[in-house]
This record gives sequence, C-alpha cells and structure tokens, in this order.
Amino acid sequence: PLQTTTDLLSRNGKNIAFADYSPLWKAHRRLLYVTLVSHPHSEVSFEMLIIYYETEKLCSQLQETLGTPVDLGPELIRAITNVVCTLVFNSSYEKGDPEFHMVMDYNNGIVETIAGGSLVDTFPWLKTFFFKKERLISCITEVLIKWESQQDKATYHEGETRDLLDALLKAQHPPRESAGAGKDAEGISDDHVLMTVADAFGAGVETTATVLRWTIAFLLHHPEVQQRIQEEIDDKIGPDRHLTLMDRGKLPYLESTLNEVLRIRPVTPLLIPHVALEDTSIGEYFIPKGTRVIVNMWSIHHDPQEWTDPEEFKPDRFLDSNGLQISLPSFIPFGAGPRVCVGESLAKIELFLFASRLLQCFTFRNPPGAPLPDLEGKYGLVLQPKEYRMSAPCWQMWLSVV
Ligand code: HEM
Repeated sequence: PLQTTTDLLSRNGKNIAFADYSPLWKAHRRLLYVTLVSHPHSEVSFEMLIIYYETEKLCSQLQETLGTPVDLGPELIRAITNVVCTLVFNSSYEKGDPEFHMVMDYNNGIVETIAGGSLVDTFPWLKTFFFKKERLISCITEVLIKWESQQDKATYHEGETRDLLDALLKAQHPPRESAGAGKDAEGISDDHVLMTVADAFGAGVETTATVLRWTIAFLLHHPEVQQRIQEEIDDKIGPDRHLTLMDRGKLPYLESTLNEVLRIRPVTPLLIPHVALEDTSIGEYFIPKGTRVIVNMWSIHHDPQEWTDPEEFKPDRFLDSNGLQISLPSFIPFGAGPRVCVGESLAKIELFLFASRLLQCFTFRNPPGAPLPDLEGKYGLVLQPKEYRMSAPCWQMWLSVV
C-alpha cells in the first residue's frame, strides 16, 4: 500500500516537482521568496506594517456596520489584495476606487486561467473545452499586467527596491560590477517578470482570503471555539494592545483553530499537479518520468487512520495535554517538498494578524433567523465557502482610526 503522501513527498521530493514552466524557475522562485519572506521573524517587518494597516481599515469598516448583517468576503479580498499589491506594486486601493475593480478583474482572470490550466493538467482531455477561454483570459491578463508593469518601469530608479516588481526589474538588468549576480538573471524576459507578478496575485490573494472566510464560517458554527479564542486573547494580550508576531506563541488555541480550518477545508484539495522529472517510485509503485502526479491533500487531511473523527472541527487535536501546539506529519496545507508554497510565511503572518485582531475587537454572530453558513463549499482550483452573511458587534469601545 501507499505510504502517506507526506512521507512520499519528503522521501521522493527531489524527483517529483511541478512541471517546470520556465527554465528560469529557480531564479524566479528565489526572487519571490526574498521579497515575500524578507523578515518573517522580526517583531515589526514591512509586511507586518502593511497588514496592520489593512486590518485596522477592515475593523473600522466592520465597526461602521454597527452589527448589521454583512458579507465580509469582498472587504476581506480587498484587504488581502492590498497587502499583495503593496508588496508587488507598492500601491493599494481605497473602497470604491475604480482601479481596484480593474485589479480584481485581472486577478480573477489569473485565478481562472490557473484553474482552467490546472484542470487541463489534471485531465488532459478537457483541453478541447478550456482552450479558447483559457487563451482569451490569459491574453487579457497579460495585456493588463503589462500596462501595470510599464507604469512601474517608468518610475523605476536603479538601486531602489520598493517592491517585488523593482526586485525583478533590477534582476533583469543587474549592475555590471555585481559579478555573478546576473547569471540566474540572464535572459529574464518581460514575460518572466509578468508571470512572477501574476503568480503572487494568483496564488496569494484568493487563498488567504478564503481561509479567513472559512475561519469565520466555522466560528459561526462553533461559538464555543470563538469564545475560547477570545478568552485566550483577553488573558494573554488584553483588549487594546496591538498583537505582534511575538505573540504567536502566546495564543496556541488561536493557532490551532487556524490549523484546523486549513486541515478540514484545504484551500487546494488536490494541490497543483506535479510531474515526475525522472523515473522514480512511490512505495512499491514505479513512476516513469513524465507521469502526472496528483496529490490528494483532501484525502490526507480526512484519513481516519491519521485523524480521530476527521469530519469534526476540533482545534484541540493540534494541542498536547499541556495546551502547547504540536505539529502533525499528515498536516500539509502548504504542500511539501521542493515546490512547497513559497508564500507560506507571509500567509501565516496574515492569517494570524487578521484573525487575532478581528477577534480581539469583534464577536462574529449568525444573523437571527438566517441559516448557518454552508460548510460544503464550492470547488474551483480553490475550495471556497459559499457566500454568507454575519453580524459583528464590536466589543471594544474604541478602534484606532486610519
Ligand atoms: C493560506 C494561504 C495559502 C495556502 C493555503 C497556500 C497553499 C499552497 C499550496 C498547497 C501550494 C502548492 C504546493 C504543492 O503543490 O506542493 C502553493 C503553491 C504556491 N503558493 Fe501558496 N498558499 C497560500 C498563500 C500564498 C501566498 C500569500 C503566496 C504569495 C504571495 C503564495 C504563493 C505561492 C506560489 C508562488 C506557489 C507555487 C510555488 C512553486 O511553484 O514552486 N501562496 N500554495
């Protein structure tokens, strides 16, 4: 029988990687990594300031609803888009900004293109159905992103790195004296720059916002979990102080709840299709070079041999008897091996700071008489919850105004 997939990925990770979309993939991945994970462990990093700012804006908007039922989805998407936009383009958008709708349109285009491509990768016979739409969307996407890229190129100053796009442009044209620096970068075309930017949007917005939407949906179903998180925050942080990343270790129940959400509703239940780059094996099975390998993360996260009551929402499974967090080998929400999610650190920072601040200020309630959110979800490339409304009375008298 097959070993757990975690096991096989860690043993065979060297041989099973994504299909290599570009020969410059390594340089491309490293640049993304350097920009996204620049200071993951320091107390106040650039990412943290952006996230603080967006969290405060979101809290102010929620406070303005005065507890009337709302669908928080669009505002969450805008907040997370702004985080990625600031990291990538050094720009962000206020509510109602017409340019934001354009950014959303091309973000949706990217997500749909990736989703279409992913289904074709998984089931090649679907190509006939997806081909035209896929091409159309990717053309629109490229044109729009090119426009954004040109804007940035026009304002780019050598030596200054404001965002991911600057880092990419710098890598495209390294100064002559930095010997060796240009080796990976040689031949980084405009298309590589565009696709790297598209990756950050396609992979970084929908995923994180979706996890936050699932989190609120599960908390509406489990008010006792929400109450325990709030008691933990009250006890360890208090009602006013801003949380920093140093507080993560102090809130193990919140962290376990986020983990349980990532387990029970994995954002990409089939990861992204991989390809065996050379002959290899999985357990007793021979895998010839070129075979598509689909990792069924849903099955790993719901395997009754690995998890007690896998269909039940139990954050405690991630805590030991002393209430400390434990890591479980069959928990792989960000994938594993050489092509593990490159935005994992950023995503974890976002999830922690958004969730903790929202729960420090608000209590999420199901609107009286309304059905609880559907927990089945709808599957594209990303498994999303269906739209739902909730009310959020603010239990903090004062919120900082931004
Ligand atoms: C909670 C949020 C997120 C989850 C659950 C998530 C999950 C994943 C998963 C499962 C994969 C595929 C790994 C595999 O097939 O082995 C992936 C890949 C990827 N993710 Fe994420 N991700 C999240 C957020 C982000 C963010 C914020 C970014 C960047 C802004 C990002 C960038 C990427 C990229 C670029 C890849 C492709 C990596 C490669 O091809 O080497 N992700 N992610």
